Amino acid sequence: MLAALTGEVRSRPPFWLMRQAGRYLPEYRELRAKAGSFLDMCYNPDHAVEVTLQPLRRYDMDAAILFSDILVVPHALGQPLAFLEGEGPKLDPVRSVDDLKRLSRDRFHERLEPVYETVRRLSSAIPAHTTLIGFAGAPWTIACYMVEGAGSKEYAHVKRWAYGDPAGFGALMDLLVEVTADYLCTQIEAGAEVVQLFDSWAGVLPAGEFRRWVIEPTRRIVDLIKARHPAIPVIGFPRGAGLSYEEYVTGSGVDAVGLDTTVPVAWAAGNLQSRLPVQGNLDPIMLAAGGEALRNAASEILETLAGRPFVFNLGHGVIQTTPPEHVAELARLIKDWPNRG
Ligand SMILES: Cc1c2[nH]c(c1CCC(=O)O)Cc1[nH]c(c(CCC(=O)O)c1C)Cc1[nH]c(c(CCC(=O)O)c1C)Cc1[nH]c(c(C)c1CCC(=O)O)C2
Repeated sequence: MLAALTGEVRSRPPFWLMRQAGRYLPEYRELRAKAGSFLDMCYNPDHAVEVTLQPLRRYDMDAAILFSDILVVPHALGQPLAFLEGEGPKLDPVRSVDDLKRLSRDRFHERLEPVYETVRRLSSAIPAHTTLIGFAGAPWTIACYMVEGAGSKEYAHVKRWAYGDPAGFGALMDLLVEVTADYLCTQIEAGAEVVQLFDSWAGVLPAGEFRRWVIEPTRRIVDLIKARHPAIPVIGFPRGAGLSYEEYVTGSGVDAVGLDTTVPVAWAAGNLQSRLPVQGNLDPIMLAAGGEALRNAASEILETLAGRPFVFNLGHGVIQTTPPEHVAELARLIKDWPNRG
């Protein structure tokens, strides 16, 4: 994984899967039923370590991703957060400069200490050949949840604030840039070897706003991380960026880029992979569907991207209804690459 991210090509590419830990695994559901809420699990290092290790035991991925959630950052800033069963996350929305007064950095690291403890334990608990990935949400995506107070179809509140009062919204984004860089650096100091920035809602912005609220904040975070940890690779995942992927790759400073499911791999090979390692982008529903379609789709990605620096992954997270055997088949296919059949 580290070799691929620094530009090396080996006989087969490394792989891991976004949301490789989670509800598609019976052992996850069993622990989750005992542990209480999802957030309790994130803040309990015993549980978070165990859940991180579960997919590695089955599939021996080349990387482990810290088990946590992107929304622990607003939570640690003092914004109330709950995950309601079947409804996703709910936060008390912040929608004005006045609302920002309810946030505070004072207890930020103290509240995130269980996450750092999980990373410290994982760095000795995972196998030596497995790379430990830390992560955070990128500022735009975190702001989406903080301002909407939940997932959304239109993102109208956050966009209206960003477009209508860029200085006020910029104050929230500045805060998120600083705490996110600091959070990722502390994960690195605890043992994370790579960090990924999830910008799940990057794709809802027009190009100029994308530059301002996706590329620029990402660039500032990368600069802050590089000042403290120049050798740690940063993967950016601007989901849905479309044609703006190119500008993201040249302008954000990330070391590698995650491709969402809709990016044509031949286009990515010519326009992005010529500049930096790429990661992706099997459709998670293809993994859930399985069979011939899965084998063909995975093979096409490998044939197109595996000859240059590449990390195999999905184009978004594993979905809950994915049969675990399909993940086993995919893992075999990648590990046997390029000697199929
Ligand atoms: C947007 C976002 C979130 N969280 C995350 C993102 C960015 C990636 C993406 O776009 O999916 C990132 C995330 N969430 C989780 C991880 C753990 C590491 C991994 O295995 O990838 C990571 C990296 C665990 C999780 N995060 C969540 C679960 C399910 C919790 C449970 O009920 O057990 C897990 C395993 C919950 C979550 N967390 C979030 C939502 C919208 C939801 C609810 C949706 C759902 O119920 O599936 C916010």
